[in-house]
Order: sequence, then C-alpha cells, then structure tokens
Amino acid sequence: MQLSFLNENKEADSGSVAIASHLTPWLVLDNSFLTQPDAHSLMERLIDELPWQQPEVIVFGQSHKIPRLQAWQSDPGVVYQYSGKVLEPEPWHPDVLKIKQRVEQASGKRFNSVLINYYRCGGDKMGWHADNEPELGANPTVAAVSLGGRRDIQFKSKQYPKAVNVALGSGSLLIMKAGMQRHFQHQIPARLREAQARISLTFRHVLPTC
Ligand SMILES: O=C(O)CCC(=O)C(=O)O
Ligand SMILES: [Fe+2]
Repeated sequence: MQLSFLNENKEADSGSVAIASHLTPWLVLDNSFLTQPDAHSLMERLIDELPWQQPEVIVFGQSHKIPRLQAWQSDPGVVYQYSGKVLEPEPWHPDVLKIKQRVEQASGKRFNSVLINYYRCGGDKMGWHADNEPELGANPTVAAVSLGGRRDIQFKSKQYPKAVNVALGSGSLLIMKAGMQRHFQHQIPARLREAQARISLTFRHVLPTC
C-alpha cells in the first residue's frame, strides 16, 4: 500500500497552535504533519512490524522494566545510550525512513537515528528528563512525530518549575529546537483515563563517539 505522506511537502508551521509564551522560542508544533489516515495506518504497521523491546533500568538500586515499549533505528554504526543503556540499533523501517526525510525537510536538520516509543495505554509513560546525552552534542534538535492517542508532553525548567502541557495529537510533529534540552526537562505523564495507544518517533542526530 502507498501512503500519501510519501508525496506531501508541507511547511513546518502549518497547522500550528498557541504554545505557552516562554516555550515558543524552543518549540515548533505542526498538528497536521501527517493526515489522520496516514498516521493511523503507519501506527498499525509499526505495531505489527517492529521488534519492540522493554529494557530494564536501575532506579534507586532496583531494576525495573521501562513503562512503555521502544525500538531504536539508525544509520549503521550509530551508538546511543539512553537511560544508561546502550541501545541495539535496527536498520530503518522503510516507512520510518520516509518520515525521517519529511522531518528533515520540515526542520532543516539531518537525523541519523530515531527512538520510537510505544505507550500501550494511558498507564505507560516517560519520566522527567532532557535529551542531553553527550553523544547528541551541545545543542541537539529533537523532532517527535506522534501517532494514535492524544497525550500531553510537559515541560519545566528552573525558571518555570510548574509543568506546562503541550497536547500532541495523532499526525503532529513537535520540533524541540537547539537549546531546549539545556533549559527544560520534559515528560509524558501517565493519563490513566486515556485508553488509546500512542507511538512517538523521536528523531535525533548522534555524533560519532571518537
Ligand atoms: O513520546 C514523546 O513524545 C516524547 C518522548 C521523549 O521524550 C523521548 O523519546 O526522549
Ligand atoms: Fe525526550
């Protein structure tokens, strides 16, 4: 089946909505980056076809499985540690590669890897963090495409410690621009009344380690 996103070429800021003013220098949100049918069929395909993993992380000395599933795809030889784990790279899924090319057009940045997060239900989540691993360089751009159930991403900083929500609907593209990861942390909080599954594709550029 051909997906229509293969032929689309839209501006990054079309379909954008208001974002809290202290966040606007750091974020671009396009709510209609993918059409709803394309987002839906891509999600179904990724759920079926990706080798999902649920690695364990150590929190306060105890080992826990992460509260979501994930997959990591990259150009050959790209090594990335996330939450202290070296991620096992998979080759690009052909549809993900096409999305990457569109995200590159929209953002003007190049990406060599993607962390794909699968929140199976509202209880799946990701805690406060910044995507500031040394291998992303000093000022990384991270771009996230959302599929499926609408979930909030929250941001906070030393200067703005109260968490601010940005809603991420299916087919949206959120670009966290250079500097964001130095100033703000973000999380995907649990939403226990939200039953719908969600996938995010978070594109990154990992620098060579030596
Ligand atoms: O699920 C999201 O939209 C964001 C995920 C995230 O913060 C990450 O992968 O680092
Ligand atoms: Fe993140």
